[in-house]
Amino acid sequence: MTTLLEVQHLSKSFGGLRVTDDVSFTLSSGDRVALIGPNGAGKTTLVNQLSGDLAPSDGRIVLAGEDVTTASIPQRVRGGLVRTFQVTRLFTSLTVAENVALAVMQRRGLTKRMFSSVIDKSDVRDEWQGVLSLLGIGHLAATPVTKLAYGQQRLLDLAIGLAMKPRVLVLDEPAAGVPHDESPRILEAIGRMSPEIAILMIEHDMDLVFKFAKRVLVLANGALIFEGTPAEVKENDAVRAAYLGNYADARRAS
Ligand SMILES: Nc1ncnc2c1ncn2[C@@H]1O[C@H](COP(=O)(O)OP(=O)(O)OP(=O)(O)O)[C@@H](O)[C@H]1O
Repeated sequence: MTTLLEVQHLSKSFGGLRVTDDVSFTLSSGDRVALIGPNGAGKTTLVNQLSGDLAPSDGRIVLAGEDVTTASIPQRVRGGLVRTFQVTRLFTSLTVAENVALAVMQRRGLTKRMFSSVIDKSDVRDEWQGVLSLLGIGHLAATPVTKLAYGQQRLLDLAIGLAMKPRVLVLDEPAAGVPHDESPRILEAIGRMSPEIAILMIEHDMDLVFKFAKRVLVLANGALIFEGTPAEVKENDAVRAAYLGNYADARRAS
């Protein structure tokens, strides 16, 4: 397996508050890794550093052997490091196909001014059609974003991420806001993605996490306190104390 992402001693402080603290891990092609931790643990702050939305205070981020710690967001995307957001950032005045076509064009360095002339260009169309049908939402291509159910919007977020041709895809709570009985659709869509892609998923829905992940990273107070298989994570006392106690109690009560 090829190592795609190396996160080395990554730290971020806001004033005196250390929000990520000496975090190190690696992702290889084909990885399906979940990052969990209580509210305020620093998960989003960590992802923002990976994507380039936030500069680390310390540490290094290496993407396919290249140090991208200070690289811009577009440089990282071009290198194959792509993230989705906890809250959707869709163009609401456009259709599903147009949103994905824009991502294709952005990746290819085409400007929005050329949008109307290239959306139907066969190679651009092949790409957005391919991504939509892979995720099972090809029938929604002509639907305006405003007419989508929230779960469908989250599937469109995934489609936009895939249109960037990621080698490493970071999913920030892909099922946030989706009714619990619809979250299997999100998982199914993720399951259809190329096995070559390394996926890091932040998620609070533990059913989803344990179905998705082969490996789980646990963050508490900014530091990685445990890394292991879902079974190991469920059994670990420190993890239960920091986070999973509530989950286990809720499951027992239901
Ligand atoms: N720009 C900022 N300035 C100061 N403090 C911040 C900033 N961004 C985040 N924090 C603080 O960092 C801590 C971690 O926040 P973060 O959003 O990364 O946690 P999280 O694990 O993603 O939480 P959640 O699960 O609720 O999304 C919180 O205490 C938050 O208030």
